[in-house]
Amino acid sequence: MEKNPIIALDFSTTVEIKEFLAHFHQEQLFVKVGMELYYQNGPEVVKWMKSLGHQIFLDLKLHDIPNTVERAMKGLAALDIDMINVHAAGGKQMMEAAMSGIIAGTPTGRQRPKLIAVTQLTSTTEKAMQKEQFIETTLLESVLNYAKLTQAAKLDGVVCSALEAEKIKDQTNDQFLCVTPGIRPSGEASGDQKRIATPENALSLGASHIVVGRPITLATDPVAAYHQIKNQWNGVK
Ligand SMILES: O=C(O)c1cc(=O)[nH]c(=O)n1[C@@H]1O[C@H](COP(=O)(O)O)[C@@H](O)[C@H]1O
Repeated sequence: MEKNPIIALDFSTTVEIKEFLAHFHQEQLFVKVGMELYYQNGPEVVKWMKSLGHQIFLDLKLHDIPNTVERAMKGLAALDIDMINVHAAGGKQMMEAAMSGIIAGTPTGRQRPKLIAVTQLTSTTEKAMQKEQFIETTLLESVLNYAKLTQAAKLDGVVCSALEAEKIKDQTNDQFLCVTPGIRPSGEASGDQKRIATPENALSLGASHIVVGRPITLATDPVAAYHQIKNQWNGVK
């Protein structure tokens, strides 16, 4: 089956979203609702997106004390979403609490959303990590450490750069999700992203999902950009 890239809907109004989605007619998509959209529009935007038949990754990157995260997750799990995330830096106990909240909040008969944890943001370089976070390992070691902690907390996988996916799969297991933003088709501006990969790289390195925002949302022809990335991600020549 063909895999859909996850489109990061980094817009702030439903008017912009409507305009963007109209290009795709009735095509079923996997979309990411992030902080910008959710903070302006709340749960209604998620419900609306779901009513259109799209799969949803709710990217709110929760990071707080375990009790707060558990209670927030319980509420969010009542929304019909497919994936949600936390920051692995919140620790194992926080991640376990997030999972408990999700299990408690998922309505009976509905599959719970996948829960994944952000390792090191794809906008972070090794140098910045060492200098600003006082982590004295390589960036890859830090990502692997967070991935193993996430696995120990029994989450479904991590958010990482595609560049780290192969090593993560080696050190966890094949089912462990590696959801990878920082995707840039060759020649595309990287912007604030630092650890980038092309869709083809992500495929060959074993990423399970790719997240793509600006290369699609800012394209002159978003549908053409989406399908080109989708083909590359599915190994279609
Ligand atoms: O959790 C995320 O989705 C995320 C984690 C990360 O490490 N890096 C990252 O870029 N993201 C998100 O992925 C999207 C990438 O967007 P573009 O850089 O425009 O393709 C943005 O919505 C980010 O919030």
